[in-house]
Amino acid sequence: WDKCWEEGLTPWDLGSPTPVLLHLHNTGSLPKGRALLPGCGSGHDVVAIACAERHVVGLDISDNAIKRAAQLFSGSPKAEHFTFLKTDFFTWCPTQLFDLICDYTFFCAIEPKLRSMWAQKICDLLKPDGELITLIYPIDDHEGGPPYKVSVADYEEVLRPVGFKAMNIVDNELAIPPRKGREKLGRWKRTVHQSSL
Ligand SMILES: C[S@@+](CC[C@H](N)C(=O)[O-])C[C@H]1O[C@@H](n2cnc3c(N)ncnc32)[C@H](O)[C@@H]1O
Repeated sequence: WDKCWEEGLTPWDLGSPTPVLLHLHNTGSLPKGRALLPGCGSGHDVVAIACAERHVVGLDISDNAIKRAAQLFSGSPKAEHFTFLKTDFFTWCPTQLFDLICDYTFFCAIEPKLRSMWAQKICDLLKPDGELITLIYPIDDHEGGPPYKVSVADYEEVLRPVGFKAMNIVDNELAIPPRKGREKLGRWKRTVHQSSL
């Protein structure tokens, strides 16, 4: 990943915020408090949803991605409302939990065999009544990756055992044209707490 960022081989990078996340933020539809974006890349989404009521942590394993994010947004008027962190999502143990975790193009970027670990980590990082938002992409039939193909069932398979249920899954009408029809928005909450499973 770091080499991709170093060489500018980042075809996933929109260079601007993800429209549906911006829409959810602008319409007051996102939980306030502390939010986490794992695999945040150059950080546009982190800054887009940061505000006085919501501190957003963007983390990425790539030093070059985090340097780029910091460079792009160091002068942002919202600077006190977000933090960029170079770390591995799977081993990171913060002292405070999150009210919201947004996953966009991170689930599809990791090896499919790591998906159960991804779900367990989301569970560990989110407050019991916190919300997980997933942009489920790319929903298609291609082989290999990254990005690896995904389906709603792939998310359910790993999220259900750790107590999450989809509150809402809809087509993402605001997907950028090349991704339209291959992207859904999923909003998940924990219904059963892990300790009682
Ligand atoms: C496909 S990119 C998506 C970036 C961003 N979400 C976007 O939509 O532009 C996946 C990102 O995940 C990061 N990544 C991969 N494995 C990671 C890990 N274990 N922990 C944190 N970040 C990771 C990569 O460095 C890369 O920036």
